[in-house]
Parts: sequence; C-alpha cells; structure tokens
Amino acid sequence: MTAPQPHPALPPTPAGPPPGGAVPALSIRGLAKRFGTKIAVDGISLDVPAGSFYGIVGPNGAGKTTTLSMATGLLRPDFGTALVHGVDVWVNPLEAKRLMGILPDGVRLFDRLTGEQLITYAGLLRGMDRGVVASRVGELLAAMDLAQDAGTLVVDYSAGMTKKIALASALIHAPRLLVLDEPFEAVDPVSASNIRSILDSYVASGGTVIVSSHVMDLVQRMCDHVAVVAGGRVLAAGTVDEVRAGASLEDRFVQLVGGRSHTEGLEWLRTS
Ligand SMILES: Nc1ncnc2c1ncn2[C@@H]1O[C@H](COP(=O)(O)OP(=O)(O)OP(=O)(O)O)[C@@H](O)[C@H]1O
Repeated sequence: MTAPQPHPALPPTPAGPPPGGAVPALSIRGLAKRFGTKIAVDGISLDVPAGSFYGIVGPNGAGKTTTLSMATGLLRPDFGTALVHGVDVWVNPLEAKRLMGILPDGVRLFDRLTGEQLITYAGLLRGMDRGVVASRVGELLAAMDLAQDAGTLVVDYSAGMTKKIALASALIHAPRLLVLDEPFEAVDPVSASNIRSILDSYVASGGTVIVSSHVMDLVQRMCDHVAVVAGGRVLAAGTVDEVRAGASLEDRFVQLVGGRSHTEGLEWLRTS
C-alpha cells in the first residue's frame, strides 16, 4: 500500500512541526480529491493546534466531509498528507487511529445491535479490557441521556439518538483527537447542550475537537479556531476572532463565500 503523494502544484510539506513548537493534533498538507471530473477537495492545508476546539464551516458541497474523511483514514486522498499528533494517517493507520475518535457523517452503524452493545463493540474492537468497557459504557449512556434506551436496537433510534450513540462509540477509548462531522444535526437542544459540556471538559482536559457544522452561531460560541472552506479550498483559517475580524462569524462567512444577491425566480411560490 503506497501513501498518497504531495500535490504537484503545492509547495513541499514542511519538515517537522510548524514554527511555534508544539506538534498539531492534526496537520494536513495539500489534500486533494477528485470524483470523476468533480474536484471535491483542491489542495487543503490546515494545522489544528493540540487542545483546540476547531470548527470547519462551509456551504453544502464545500468539501468538508471529503476532507475529514481523508484526514481520518476513511477515504484515500489523490494527493497530500494527514498527520495526527505527528503520525501519518496513511503510513501508520493503526497507530493514528488509536489516537482518534471519529463521528463520520452518513456512515452506517451496526444498527442491529442495541445501543449498549454498539458502544461495547466499539470498545472491544479497540482492544480494551472488558471491565473498563462495561463501566465506561454505563457512564457514556448516562451522559448521552440514553440509559433508558440502552436495550433498544439502534435501527429503532431516532436520528438524534443515533448521533449520540455514535458519539459515545467514538469516545469509549478516550482518544486524544475527536473528529465530529455534523455532531449536532438532528440533536435536540438539551442533548446538544449536554454534548457541548462533555466536549468542553474534554478540551479543558487536553483533548482536541474538530467539528464540521453549518451552524455559525454554534461554532462562534463553541470553537476557539475555525476554517472556512468553499469549493474545496480554505478561504480563511485561524482563531475565531481572527477569522470573524470584528463581524459575526455568519456575516463573515457570507462575505467570504458569497451569498445570493438576486431574489428573482420562484414567483409561482408566492401566495399573494
Ligand atoms: N463519493 C462521491 N462521488 C462523487 N462525488 C462526490 C462524492 N463525495 C462527494 N462528492 C462531491 O464532492 C463535493 C464535496 O462534497 P462533500 O460531501 O465533501 O461536501 P460537504 O462540504 O461535506 O457538504 P455538506 O455540507 O452538504 O455535507 C460535492 O460536490 C459532492 O457532490
């Protein structure tokens, strides 16, 4: 199995950690992916500092899921590299995956298991001790407000419950980096607030969280860093304050990405 090569049109990957010292939790360089004639990701480079709460925002079809899939070993890049705490995801996948917990968007779960069985399975698959798994499963079910539904098949869960059980499965091995694609989609406000406080304390204790989201307000309140992605490229990246530059993140996002300026069409939809 050969590792993807650097993108020919991009500068070579800098050797070692970036200036400033610490090894980023995730460092991607020149990631690129094409599906047929569609360029989904066009040479994305980002450093996610260890201990940060990092938001990735972008319009539909911007390339967020494709980028995160390549960065976490789920989708082979055409070009570029991804390092998790300095470990190359495509050269040392087992070592890199031990460091990561992933909540992918739209990937099917083993939904003929109950919620409790699914988290247990995730822990055992990671080679964890059965007793440790059992105690963490109980705590995770309680934290996600799913204790009552522990014995229900995941196929019978609502969309929000499914998100929460998938998140619990991503947390069971206490990863150093959590990569969450749309973690709050379909999750009710009380559960979202619980999940946010779990993630906040995870970051406070030294973990790193990357979330992709469309909800600017949430990202502005929750994240300390953000990258705006559109058309498979990074339009802006840095601390949330740097990127929003005095405006709200939503206004800055529309400015960067370019909103719809015309309101013609759909006249037939007007009722009066
Ligand atoms: N397996 C695939 N085959 C063909 N095209 C794909 C595939 N996966 C993604 N694409 C295309 O690549 C582009 C980027 O898609 P991606 O899912 O990464 O965007 P996204 O930013 O996550 O979007 P959203 O916010 O809507 O989830 C889109 O134009 C999409 O149609």
